Amino acid sequence: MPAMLTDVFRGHPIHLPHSHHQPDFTSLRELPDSYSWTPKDDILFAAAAAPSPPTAVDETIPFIDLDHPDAANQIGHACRTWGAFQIANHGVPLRLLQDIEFLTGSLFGLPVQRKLKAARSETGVSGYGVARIASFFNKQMWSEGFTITGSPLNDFRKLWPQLHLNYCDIVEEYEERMKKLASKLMWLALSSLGVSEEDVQWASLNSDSNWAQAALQLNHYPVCPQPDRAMGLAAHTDSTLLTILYQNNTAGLQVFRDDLGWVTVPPVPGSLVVNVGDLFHILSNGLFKSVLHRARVNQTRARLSVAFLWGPQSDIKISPVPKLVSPVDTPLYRSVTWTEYLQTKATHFNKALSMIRNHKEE
Ligand SMILES: C=C1C[C@]23C[C@H]1CC[C@H]2[C@@]12CCC[C@@](C)(C(=O)O1)[C@H]2[C@@H]3C(=O)O
Ligand SMILES: O=C(O)CCC(=O)C(=O)O
Ligand SMILES: [Fe+2]
Repeated sequence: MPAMLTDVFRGHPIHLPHSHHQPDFTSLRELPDSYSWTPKDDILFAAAAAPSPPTAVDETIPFIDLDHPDAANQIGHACRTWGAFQIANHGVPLRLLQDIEFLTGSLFGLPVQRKLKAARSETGVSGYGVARIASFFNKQMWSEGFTITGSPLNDFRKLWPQLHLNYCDIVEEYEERMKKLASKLMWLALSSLGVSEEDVQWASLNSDSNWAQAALQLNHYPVCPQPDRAMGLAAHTDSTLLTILYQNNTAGLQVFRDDLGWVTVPPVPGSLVVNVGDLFHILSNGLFKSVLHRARVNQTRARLSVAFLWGPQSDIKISPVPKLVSPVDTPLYRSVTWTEYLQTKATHFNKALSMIRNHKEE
C-alpha cells in the first residue's frame, strides 16, 4: 500500500495560527497591520501589467466548450500559453455545484468554536485552518480554509452532529465527478501534444483508474474593510497534475502572465476553472505552464471557492514523457513522486520546481 496523501506532512510539522488567535473578520473596520500587505511581503504584490496595447486590456484565460470538436487543441494551447482555462459543457450537474457551494458556505458559517473542533493538526493535511503556504509569509491572509483528503466523515461528524451524512454524500459525489473530468482533461491536453496511452502507461484509462488521488480545498474569503491591501491567498502554483476550481459568483482569482501582470478570471456561472500544476509541467517536459495564481478579496461580497487538487498515487514516479524530450537533450526534470514533491514544496515552496530540475552539463 503506497503512502497516502493523508500522511505526506508527517515529517513536516507546521505551526500555523488558528482563528481563535485572529481578529473576528466580520467586526473589523480597519485592516490590522498583520493583514496589510506591501510589495516587500510578496514581491509580485503590486506587479503592474506591462504596458500593453489597448486591445489586450481585457484579455483573460480562454473559455473552452468541451463539446467543441477542436477542444483538445484549444486545451493544449491554453496549457502552453496560460496554464489555465475555463470550461463549459463539462458534464458536472449544476445541482452538484450548488450543493458543494452550499456545503462550503454552511461550513464556514459555523461558529468558530465548532470549526476548531475539526482543526487541522500540525502534521496533518485534513481539517480546518489557514492555507499551508501561510508559513512562508510574514503577513496573514484574509481567508480560512478546510482541506479534505480521504473520508471527511470524522471531521464532518464534529462540524455537523446531525447532518454530516448528507454532507459526506455531496463530497463523495463531487469527488467522483471531478476525478473523471480531471482524467478526461489530462488526456485531451496530452493528445494535443501527440502523447498517447502507450507513452504514459501508469495513467492508462483501462488500468482500474485508481492511479490517481486528490484533495479538496474549500476556501472562504470574508468581506474585507480594505481589500487593496489585503491578500486572500498569496501567489502560488499548485503541486498537482491539474486543479479544477469552482468559484462562486464573486471575482477574486487572478493568474499571472509575464507580459500582462495579474489577470482576473471572471466568474462564469456554471463553469469551472482548470489550471496546470507543477507535476503536469514536469510531465510535459516544461511545455505546459504551471500557472502562478492568487486570490484577492473585496469589500462587499464574501467569496467561496472549491479546489479539486488532483495528482497520482504516491508510488507513481512522474518524469517528462520521453517523446517530448529531444533525442539530443536531457529531460528538463528528474523523476519525482507526488509525496516527494509535496515534501520538497513544504520546505522550499516556490523553489521546489527548480530543485528537481536537471542542469545541463556544459
Ligand atoms: C495535495 C495538496 C496540495 C496542497 C497541499 C496538499 C493539501 C492542500 C493543498 C493546498 C491548497 C491551497 C493552496 C496550496 C498551495 C496550499 O497551501 O494547500 C495547496 C497545496 C499545493 O498544491 O502545494
Ligand atoms: O480561491 C481561489 O480562487 C484560488 C484557490 C486556490 O488557488 C487553491 O485552493 O489552491
Ligand atoms: Fe491554487
